Amino acid sequence: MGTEAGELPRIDFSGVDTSAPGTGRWDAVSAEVMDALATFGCFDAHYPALAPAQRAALFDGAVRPLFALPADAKRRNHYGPSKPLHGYLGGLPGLHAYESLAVVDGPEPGAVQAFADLMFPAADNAAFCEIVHGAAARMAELEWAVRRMVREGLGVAVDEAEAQSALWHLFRMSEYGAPTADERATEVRFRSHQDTNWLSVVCQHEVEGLEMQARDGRWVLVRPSPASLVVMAGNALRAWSNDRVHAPFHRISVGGDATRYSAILFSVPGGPTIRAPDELVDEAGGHPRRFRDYDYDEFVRFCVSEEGARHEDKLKAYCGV
Ligand SMILES: O=C(O)CCC(=O)C(=O)O
Ligand SMILES: [Fe+2]
Repeated sequence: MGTEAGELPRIDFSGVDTSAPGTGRWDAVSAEVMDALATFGCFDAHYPALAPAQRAALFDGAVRPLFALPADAKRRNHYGPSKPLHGYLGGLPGLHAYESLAVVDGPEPGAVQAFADLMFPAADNAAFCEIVHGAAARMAELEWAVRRMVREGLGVAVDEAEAQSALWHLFRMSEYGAPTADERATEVRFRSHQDTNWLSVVCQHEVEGLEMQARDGRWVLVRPSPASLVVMAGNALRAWSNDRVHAPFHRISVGGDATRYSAILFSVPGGPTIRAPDELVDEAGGHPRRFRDYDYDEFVRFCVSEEGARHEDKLKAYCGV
């Protein structure tokens, strides 16, 4: 199906203080967030707290220099065989002209420092750390606010300590090569998928490529803008919400002749089991339990297995009731 531009719900976060829930425009924005996540599963957030200059510094001062490093330097970013998707990805089958580098706990200064020391040993990497950590932290503030709005919107009591300890963040920076001479004018670089995690916050820089699928199957191209981020739900949030939140399919297509870069903050469940809280299960009210409890890591392994590859809706195939 063809791709159209500009139909994603847009939500203005400029009047939302992420450190003061319930104040200012919080409640009004919260209602828009719930509506967008229930219908589209995603929205375009106008979020000037990640300033356009800070975003430009992230891509020009950190992301581009990272990908310019030799492959063996980038391969130092790994977390061992049990965590194959946590570090450097490149040269993978089915992911032509795609590379990415990920920092576990990216919003924490120490994690970014350790990553910088690995990538640029014996260099002054203070500016790099400041830029990467600063951007990841601003994106994490938005993720935290949206996560809290969802819990409030669904009427599930917020236990902040529990909510924080149950999640961690992965900050992934990605590079997508423009189509080569022997490819078509537009190439899908990252095939259609749903994210497995809780929420994903995507920062596109100048070159478009992210396409979101609406419920009716149409593909919607999300034009990058210097003050907006795309927020989308993954299958863990979908399962936890007992299917009230939609986890949208999305893909990355490249055209033109410019390399595309993005930075994504994923919130990832830390505890093993994903289970919708009892408040969200209501047989009589038309909300019976839609998914069996499942182990997050086992589901991720299922998604990348041969069996998983056969199913479009992997969550339903894995643990649908
Ligand atoms: O690069 C992007 O804009 C998003 C990539 C993506 O969907 C992912 O890494 O899961
Ligand atoms: Fe994704």
